[in-house]
Amino acid sequence: MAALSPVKLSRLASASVGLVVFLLGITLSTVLLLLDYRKAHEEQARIFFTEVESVVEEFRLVLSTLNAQTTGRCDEQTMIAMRRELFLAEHIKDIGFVDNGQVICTTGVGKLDRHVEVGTPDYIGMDGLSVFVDVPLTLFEYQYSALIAFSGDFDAVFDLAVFDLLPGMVNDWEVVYTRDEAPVSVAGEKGLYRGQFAESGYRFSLTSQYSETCLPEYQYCLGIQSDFQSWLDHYRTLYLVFVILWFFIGVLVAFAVQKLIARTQSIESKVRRALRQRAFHNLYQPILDLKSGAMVGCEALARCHLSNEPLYPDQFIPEVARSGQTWRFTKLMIQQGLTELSAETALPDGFRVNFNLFPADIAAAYTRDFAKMSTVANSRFTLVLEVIEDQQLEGKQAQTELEWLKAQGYGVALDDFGTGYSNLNQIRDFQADYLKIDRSFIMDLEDGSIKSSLIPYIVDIARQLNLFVVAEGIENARQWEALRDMGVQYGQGYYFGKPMSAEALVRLYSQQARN
Ligand SMILES: Nc1nc2c(ncn2[C@@H]2O[C@@H]3COP(=O)(O)O[C@H]4[C@@H](O)[C@H](n5cnc6c(=O)[nH]c(N)nc65)O[C@@H]4COP(=O)(O)O[C@H]3[C@H]2O)c(=O)[nH]1
Repeated sequence: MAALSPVKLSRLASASVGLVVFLLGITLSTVLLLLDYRKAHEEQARIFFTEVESVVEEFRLVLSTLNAQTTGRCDEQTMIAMRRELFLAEHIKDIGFVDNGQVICTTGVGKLDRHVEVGTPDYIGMDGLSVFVDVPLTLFEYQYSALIAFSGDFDAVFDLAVFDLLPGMVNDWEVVYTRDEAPVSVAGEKGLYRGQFAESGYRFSLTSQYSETCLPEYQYCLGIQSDFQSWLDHYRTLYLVFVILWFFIGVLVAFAVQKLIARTQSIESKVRRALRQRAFHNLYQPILDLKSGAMVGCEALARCHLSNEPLYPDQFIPEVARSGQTWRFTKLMIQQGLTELSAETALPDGFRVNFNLFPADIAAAYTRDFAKMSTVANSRFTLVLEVIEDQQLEGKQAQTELEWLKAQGYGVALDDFGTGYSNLNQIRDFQADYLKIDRSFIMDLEDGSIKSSLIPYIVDIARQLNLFVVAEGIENARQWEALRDMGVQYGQGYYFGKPMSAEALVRLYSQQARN
């Protein structure tokens, strides 16, 4: 499979991060909505349960209060007591007086013309109440399904339809009495209660959307089935908003990641990283005496080994200059270069090693630091410092610094001579030791280009100023011979060797020394 380009890779990475954010967002929203659903169900169960509890409590209280005051007859006093309790009750719909297993009078109708047989209860609760469930009753024209509880001389009637009016989601529910083995359905949807969780407290299952809870002291339990679909319908719009929102957040994150990757991949940030990680090393290009063909020295040229992607000097050198870390960088290169070359015993004492300096560092007098570096102080090589022609070197301070460097015994070479800012006065003021003719003069030498025709004049000026001339970029034997014949003393170029490792340089040097 063909390797993906860095641009495609960064797009893929940012799209993946965006997708992950989108999916995580959707998952989070789903979880939040499910938690909300669960909360809504629990709230529903709580309302039902409180209602059931207060109904049971009310039955117990009303019947015990009336039984405590009974006259044993359905007289005026009994009727007043019954009506007062009915008035105060919240859930009870009717109260009856019972004599000899027959209902004699009720709060709704008064004395009954036809007494009603009480019959056998569906169950007798723990609180002693005899309970009849799902009894069809008619009060005036209103027909309803009732729950009737008996105790002593009284019964109380509760309209089960009240439960249906409770607020909340569309639910099925069932209240059961669970004293005996088989639970007796008291109200609600028959058979809904499962008895799964029994008395272990409130339990809710998200998968079945069912919950159970019990009132242990009265043996009543409640099962609630909520409706996931109706809840989903309720949240559909909100959910859609979440999906759109997270989609946009995902896209934004993808863009942000792409920008971040682009920034970390920029030359600026790579150079900053390389400086932090000291990810620079030197390669060395041989410098030859053009007459004898002997290697007399080398130029140290910086390379970056930060990543697999190569970063070339024409990319990182301007960036180092922009970053203001030029002196830190130069010290790093000199330190690394001299440490490496010093270990090569095959190289003779006095071997010339050229390092490139930034004009700004000379102008700012950072070079005073140079002699203090232990690798420099203890070096057995002749160090030559290359500087390009630059306006910054015209000032008094820069001149003083260059003189100081020369006074310390370091050679000074004027690099890339003939390009950009050229000023013959500067060469004089500079009092450099070497003048390096830029590669662009050498390139078309064989074709007799105008630029190359200037070389003899440059050599002449250099001779008058006592400067050695070094030709850069010699790529073939004809250029070598022509330059030598013009009086150029030194040269470097691919013809003699491309920038190479210290070992390769030493190998080349030893090979030449043998021949
Ligand atoms: N086509 C061709 N090219 C040749 C030939 N011979 C040498 N070169 C290239 O010409 C450049 C010579 O270095 P420079 O003029 O000092 O120019 C250097 C120098 O100005 C700067 N530089 C490199 N290393 C450092 C450093 O450590 N410090 C500073 N301040 N500048 C550096 O970057 C420039 C470019 O360096 P490089 O890419 O290494 O490019 C090197 C070298 O590889 C040849 O025969 N043909």
